[in-house]
Amino acid sequence: MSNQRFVMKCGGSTLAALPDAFFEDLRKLQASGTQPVIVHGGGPAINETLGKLGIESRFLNGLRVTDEATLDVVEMVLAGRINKEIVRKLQQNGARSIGLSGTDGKLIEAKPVANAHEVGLVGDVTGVNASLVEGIIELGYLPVIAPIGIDEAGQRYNINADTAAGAVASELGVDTMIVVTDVPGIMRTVNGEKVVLPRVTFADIEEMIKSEEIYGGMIPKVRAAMCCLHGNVKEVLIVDGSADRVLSRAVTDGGIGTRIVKE
Ligand SMILES: Nc1ncnc2c1ncn2[C@@H]1O[C@H](COP(=O)(O)OP(=O)(O)O)[C@@H](O)[C@H]1O
Ligand SMILES: CC(=O)N[C@@H](CCC(=O)OP(=O)(O)O)C(=O)O
Repeated sequence: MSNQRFVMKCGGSTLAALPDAFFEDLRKLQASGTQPVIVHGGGPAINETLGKLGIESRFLNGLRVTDEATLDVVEMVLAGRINKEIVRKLQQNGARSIGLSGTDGKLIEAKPVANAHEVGLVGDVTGVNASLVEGIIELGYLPVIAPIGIDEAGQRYNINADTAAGAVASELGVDTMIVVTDVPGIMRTVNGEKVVLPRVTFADIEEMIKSEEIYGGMIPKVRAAMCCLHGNVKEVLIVDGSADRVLSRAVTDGGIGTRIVKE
């Protein structure tokens, strides 16, 4: 990895499975002068809490249909529970960290998505307060960001965590975004066997979305990856959070998971 700062998206699918070694690696990276920034999801935990409250979870093209009552739960689970769990884990493993929601310091500014009439209070990112994130890093803390956005009028929005991470990566001007999830990379069936693709291009992605070999939660990841690779981000890696020493391997040689490249 050529630049000392990177953005890492931790998916809700894998958060509970992340071993202590994962957080230890973050401490080591922080101690060696590397500057990780975490943006996290928490879809399964939101579903669980909504279920307990008798609220049905509905998705349209991977985006949660979000009304005010749902958004209360999304914010409570992401900015309250999950964000603080990650901060605690980091601290237990010796990393200094601060958790924020995208509404704090207008970290993530947002506007309604184009199909807001269908999905409700879901946002697209219009701006990222990069100087706030940089200030936290300069103080020696690892920022942990929950993907809630805010607009000029103070309205909150639910933002897909892959989308939010891609926007933060672009705005911070990092070289690398690492997407940590529950599969070892982008997979495809070859001769009846599932294999992990070490490298995929934009053209491969479009073809695999069309053929439905990329579906569901992988779609926002590849879309966010393509979006930030169109800007200054140089590489996006998709890796499995439960793999042994996944972070040190991703950061040192990148020889793990799937690397997304333009061509
Ligand atoms: N081609 C693919 N290769 C690997 N996983 C895929 C692919 N297409 C879709 N997926 C799905 O994407 C999921 C990861 O997305 P998601 O469940 O939203 O995770 P996260 O919470 O980490 O964002 C995988 O568990 C898998 O079911
Ligand atoms: C708009 C939208 O769908 N927001 C997501 C935010 C959390 C998320 O993206 O979590 P994962 O990364 O674990 O999927 C949601 O409500 O589930």
